[in-house]
Amino acid sequence: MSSKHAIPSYLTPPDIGAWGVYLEQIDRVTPYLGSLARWVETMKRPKRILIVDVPIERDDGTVAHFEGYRVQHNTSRGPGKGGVRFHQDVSLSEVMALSAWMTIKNAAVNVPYGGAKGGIRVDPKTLSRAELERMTRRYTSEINIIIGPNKDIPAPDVNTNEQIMAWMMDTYSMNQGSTASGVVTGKPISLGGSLGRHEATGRGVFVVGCEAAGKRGLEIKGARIAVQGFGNVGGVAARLFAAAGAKVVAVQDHAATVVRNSGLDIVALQAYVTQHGSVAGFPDAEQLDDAAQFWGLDCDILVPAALEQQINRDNAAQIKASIVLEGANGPTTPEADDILHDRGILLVPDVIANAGGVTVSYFEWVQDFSSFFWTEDEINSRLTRIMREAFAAVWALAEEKKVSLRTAAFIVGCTRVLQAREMRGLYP
Ligand SMILES: NC(=O)C1=CN([C@@H]2O[C@H](COP(=O)(O)OP(=O)(O)OC[C@H]3O[C@@H](n4cnc5c(N)ncnc54)[C@H](OP(=O)(O)O)[C@@H]3O)[C@@H](O)[C@H]2O)C=CC1
Ligand SMILES: O=C(O)CCC(=O)C(=O)O
Repeated sequence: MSSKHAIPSYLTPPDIGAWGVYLEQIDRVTPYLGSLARWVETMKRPKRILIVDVPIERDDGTVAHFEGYRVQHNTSRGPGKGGVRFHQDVSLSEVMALSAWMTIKNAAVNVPYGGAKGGIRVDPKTLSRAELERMTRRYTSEINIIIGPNKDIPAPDVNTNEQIMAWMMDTYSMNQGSTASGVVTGKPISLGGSLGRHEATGRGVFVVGCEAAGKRGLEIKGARIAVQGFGNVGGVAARLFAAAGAKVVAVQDHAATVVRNSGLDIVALQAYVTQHGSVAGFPDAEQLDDAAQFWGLDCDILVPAALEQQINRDNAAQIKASIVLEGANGPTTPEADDILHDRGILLVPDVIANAGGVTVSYFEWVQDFSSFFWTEDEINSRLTRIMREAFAAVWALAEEKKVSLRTAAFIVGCTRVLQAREMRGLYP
């Protein structure tokens, strides 16, 4: 990614990474913002960045330090909202980009939040459970001053889950002196979590996948699906597609790619991963020697549901799918976006495709405030309605302006954010 953008002074060109991808996306949408374009610089600057040192005592008595971040990109439409990632490659640039995509996403599906994201640069697989708990609690205490049910509400992302959210909620509550369920979402049900949140992101991917397939005249029953990432998002999406009669022909995780032309048994694969930690060695499948071959596999729908910049100029031309559903945040680089677009591949962008998670997080937050909990059917039907409406609105705008679904989603999202910015005004 070139450094043609005016970048914040705390980033240097080699560090731009995902933030550069985001800036490129914002530049593409600026000509469609009319008079609101004068506010677009707002979208290019995170509102608040907190970098924290997270020291923990290891089980062997030594002390380890990890770098943690919480970035509040924008709060024009409400409190910050977005997940927390634990991964060895987490960087400030990445968390900035993820927080900015949250701003666009939350506005695109019209939930009343700004955008935020957090992370710790750590490989959690190298920590014991006790070390993981100490690190999570220390991180929460360090960011305590900027989070809260009305300020910024974290949630799960890569390598974080209900247990991590429970520790975060408990630590924040201890620091406050009273239980504050609404400080995080994606909690265990027993602590005020919402039914359906665990499956929500994958379910949203499935719902928009069905809408996109309908536009392309593709039957889900019998459709061939390839999924990168078999965690919360990819695992649930794969299970729902398989349950609807699709053939999930390939699944890739960090360690291996498993392929079965007649369709993998997803329930058996999930049980295998729970036991072995990876798809590697799953008996009823072939395993690819070269992970890069995954991108050229014969399929109708490709679901990148792992990390950023996975679809890039090196593999975009090989993709055989007619539909790409971005379960992950930022999985496609701008160059790859252009290649896919020129090849007539329909790409449903992250800020719509994976918005099911934050939508049910919103339901969870509302339920926590009212201490009144909805049924799973109520949650799933409201989620489905919101996802379908958001997809339809973005589709209609893309047709009207003759732009990609990503540009249309960014127009919807940026317009809502910048209208709020303009209405609130600047303190003179
Ligand atoms: N959780 C949520 O609610 C939401 C998540 N997202 C996005 O979805 C994506 C996945 O998140 P989530 O499912 O929660 O994360 P998880 O930690 O549950 O799962 C991540 C999956 O990606 C795999 N993976 C990691 N690195 C690679 C790699 N280099 N190649 C192939 N596979 C890899 C992991 O494999 P392994 O286990 O082998 O490491 C794992 O299967 C992220 O981009 C996240 O930001 C978006 C919206 C909401
Ligand atoms: O559920 C949430 O609040 C945020 C989920 C998230 O991090 C995302 O959508 O990328």
